[in-house]
Amino acid sequence: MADFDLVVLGSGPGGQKAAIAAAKLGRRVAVVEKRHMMGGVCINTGTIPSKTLREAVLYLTGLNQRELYGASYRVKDDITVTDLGMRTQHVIGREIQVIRSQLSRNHVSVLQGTGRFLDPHTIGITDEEAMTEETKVTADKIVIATGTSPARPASVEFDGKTVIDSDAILHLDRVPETLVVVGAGVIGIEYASMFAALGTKVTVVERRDRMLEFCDLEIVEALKYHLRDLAVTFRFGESVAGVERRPRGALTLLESGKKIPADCVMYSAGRQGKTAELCLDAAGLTADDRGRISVDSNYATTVPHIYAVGDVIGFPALAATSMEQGRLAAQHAFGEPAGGMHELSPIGIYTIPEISFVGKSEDELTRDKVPFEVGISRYRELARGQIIGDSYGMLKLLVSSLDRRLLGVHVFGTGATELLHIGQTLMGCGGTVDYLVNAVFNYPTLSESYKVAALDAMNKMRTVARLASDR
Ligand SMILES: Cc1cc2nc3c(=O)[nH]c(=O)nc-3n(C[C@H](O)[C@H](O)[C@H](O)COP(=O)(O)OP(=O)(O)OC[C@H]3O[C@@H](n4cnc5c(N)ncnc54)[C@H](O)[C@@H]3O)c2cc1C
Ligand SMILES: NC(=O)c1ccc[n+]([C@@H]2O[C@H](COP(=O)([O-])OP(=O)(O)OC[C@H]3O[C@@H](n4cnc5c(N)ncnc54)[C@H](O)[C@@H]3O)[C@@H](O)[C@H]2O)c1
Repeated sequence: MADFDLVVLGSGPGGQKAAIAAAKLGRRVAVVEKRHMMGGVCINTGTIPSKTLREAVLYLTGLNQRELYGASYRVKDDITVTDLGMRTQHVIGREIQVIRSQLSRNHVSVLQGTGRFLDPHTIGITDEEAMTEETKVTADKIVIATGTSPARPASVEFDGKTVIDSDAILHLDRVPETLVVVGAGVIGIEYASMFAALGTKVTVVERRDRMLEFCDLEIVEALKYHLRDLAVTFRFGESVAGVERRPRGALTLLESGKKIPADCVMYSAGRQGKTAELCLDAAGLTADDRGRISVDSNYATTVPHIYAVGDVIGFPALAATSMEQGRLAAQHAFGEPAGGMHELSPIGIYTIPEISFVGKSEDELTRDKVPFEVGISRYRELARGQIIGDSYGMLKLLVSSLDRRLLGVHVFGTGATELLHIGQTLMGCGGTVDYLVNAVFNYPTLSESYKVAALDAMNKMRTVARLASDR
């Protein structure tokens, strides 16, 4: 008999949920993780620290209150990295406790160290910090949930201070006056907006012609306007050729010949799957050149008892989807029926202001020749918008002109990532815009924006219907 029914490599969102799902099915489960990384990238270097930092920035700068109390409003004048780090460390500590407690009350063993395959059913574990010999465990099923780390171009010398990646940005010794962000993916833009809010002069360099190309264009334009207002400079269609470290900062050299001086340069130009240490060949597996493992629709690899979930399998690489992949993989591994991943996956981008959407964009519907009507609600016309001082927020509904179902919801502004779930639920239940037209919402709320946008869409559809019926 194997030591465990399931061994999970990695304790990030995917690994945790795989472990707990299997434990709930009465299986003997172990999770392998390095001592200092319980909770994964999500808790230690990624989602949670970045979202907590954002909250600290919003609170201390008083940015969201300035519309009401004036442009000079601040909670604290000189915001230091200690002010920012305190909140982040507090939340990380609490979250690690929550995860440890959940694993322990579900009788999941935590094996400290780095795991690697010795054969398809045996994992070797080395605890570098305890400097003990490699131990071995066997398992019937294995889930790889080892995530990613920031991709570092070989030509760039990272020093953790002047030239950094998104892990090191959490450990800066001061808030830089100037910052270059290389790569306008989600990580780059979220940090660009946080530092801009702190007063740092940020330049974003992005190889592509636009940013966040999977988002609604109108909303990305609104975000760019806001970031430019916070002194962010965008260099789209430009690539970084190299970075020169100097005693008082760094020069970022662009392929076009431009040189951008800054106190600090942060690379957020993609991530690399953490598979190099896994000795995948011992299990009969391979990874692609970005360290990613391919899986089928049940998250099984080409070796049927080995599954892979989370960032290590690539797109969409979100904490939210990783958790669900972990749960589904464990259900499948132990023959428990489970639906597939729901097709309606929301996206939340925690820029300042935040963005969230679900379903189709206007561009996608137009490309696919699906007729739709747009209903818009602007926060400045909602009483709650006035009360909280958000004059820029908006909610946009895309409604099918054929059967009035919701096809997409796009939100920009305060609470976007929370508000979105009302639309997601309605879409998931196949609801139409009529539900929102007829529903009564609490007043004054931002949720009321659904009713306002629904009425807008309905009015437009009625105008089309009236004109069409004119003889
Ligand atoms: C800056 C940043 C901000 C983000 N913000 C968001 C957000 O707002 N919302 C969102 O949904 N997602 C966000 N993400 C993405 C999210 O963090 C990831 O999608 C999620 O953490 C992936 O989960 P995972 O299960 O793949 O494991 P990860 O969280 O990547 O953790 C993998 C774990 O595996 C461990 N490991 C690696 N190799 C081994 C080995 N050989 N043996 C044992 N253990 C090993 C690692 O130590 C690590 O702890 C963000 C990411 C970053 C970097
Ligand atoms: N709120 C969220 O859900 C959230 C937040 C942060 C991260 N994430 C996840 O983390 C993952 C990684 O994010 P990311 O932003 O690092 O990667 P990414 O791959 O999304 O973006 C990297 C960007 O860098 C650009 N780039 C690469 N090399 C360049 C160069 N030399 N010069 C200029 N531009 C260059 C690329 O064109 C690309 O747009 C994403 O898949 C995302 O889903 C999610």
